[in-house]
Amino acid sequence: MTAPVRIVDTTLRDGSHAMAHRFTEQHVRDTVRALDSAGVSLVEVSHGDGLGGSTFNYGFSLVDEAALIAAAVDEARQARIAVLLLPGLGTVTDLRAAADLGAGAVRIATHCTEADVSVQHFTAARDLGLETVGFLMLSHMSEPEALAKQARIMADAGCQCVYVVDSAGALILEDASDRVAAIVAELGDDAQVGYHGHQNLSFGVANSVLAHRAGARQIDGSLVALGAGAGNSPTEVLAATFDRLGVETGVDKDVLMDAAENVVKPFITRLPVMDRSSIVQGFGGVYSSFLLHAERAAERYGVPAHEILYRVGERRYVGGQEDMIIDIALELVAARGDAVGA
Ligand SMILES: C[C@H](O)CC(=O)C(=O)O
Ligand SMILES: [Mn+2]
Repeated sequence: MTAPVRIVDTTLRDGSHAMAHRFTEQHVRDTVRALDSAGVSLVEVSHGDGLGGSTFNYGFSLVDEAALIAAAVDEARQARIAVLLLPGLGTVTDLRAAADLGAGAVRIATHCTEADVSVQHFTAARDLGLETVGFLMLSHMSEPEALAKQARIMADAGCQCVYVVDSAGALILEDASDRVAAIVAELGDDAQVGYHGHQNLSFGVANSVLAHRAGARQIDGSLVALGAGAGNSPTEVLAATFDRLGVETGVDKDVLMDAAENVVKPFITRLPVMDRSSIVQGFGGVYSSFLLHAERAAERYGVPAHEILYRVGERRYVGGQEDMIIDIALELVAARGDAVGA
């Protein structure tokens, strides 16, 4: 018998990047109500960069995330509300505050080679009685065996499900499933494995199916793909695809399609799209949430966003290096000036 899969929705967290962190309480209430009635059991709500993410470097939120988390908890009948935390940006104090608001799960995200910075946060999360998930971001930057060793650090710290996170939408087919398989082999029954895809090269859903076949039991999606870069694997498409494959999800695909069409699409300010910049991100392995930062720098300094992103990929920048995007834009301006002056 085919193993079931849990579809986890991150519209209200990864989608925050695409919305320039401008979610309102009404967006959150309407979306959580719809996801909850569709049977989605875990719904993530936070600034795109997690608790404490509302800063100059990452972008300020329109509404304090505490108000958004409280609204989500208030609307959810069966769904558990998850928050994201990047150690160093979010703190254990932030985590306690989120738990006090009623969050029932935390997803702790580190760069794929830095799982050790999450240990203290997993310990605190377990002490608070939270469901725990680990995110190994920019997973394409590590080979499967190295990634599995990082997953082991998270699992030993109390993480119940370690995710292969394709932050750049760079993984293609076996790139994704080999990473999942390596972690499944490493963790055995100690923790589950999850998969979080981005659509920059259009592989979000296909990779998710292969990830499930390789043993992943939790798969992320966003309604209308609302997420960083070209967006995430659309939740409604994941539900329909797994249904067609005969894989039990416990969610109602028709309610999700309705939610995508009638709840989320009307408030989206910028539909996720596989345009030149986001394809460059997938091709070059660039963190998806850099897209809006690059577009802003492009506008401000009059240089193409895709050229900025090409250089970000060459330099292998990781999350937290958003400010370096400005440096690249300035270099491009200078190079253009040199060419004009030559
Ligand atoms: C903080 C990032 O947006 C987490 C994530 O969704 C990813 O790396 O992808
Ligand atoms: Mn993401």
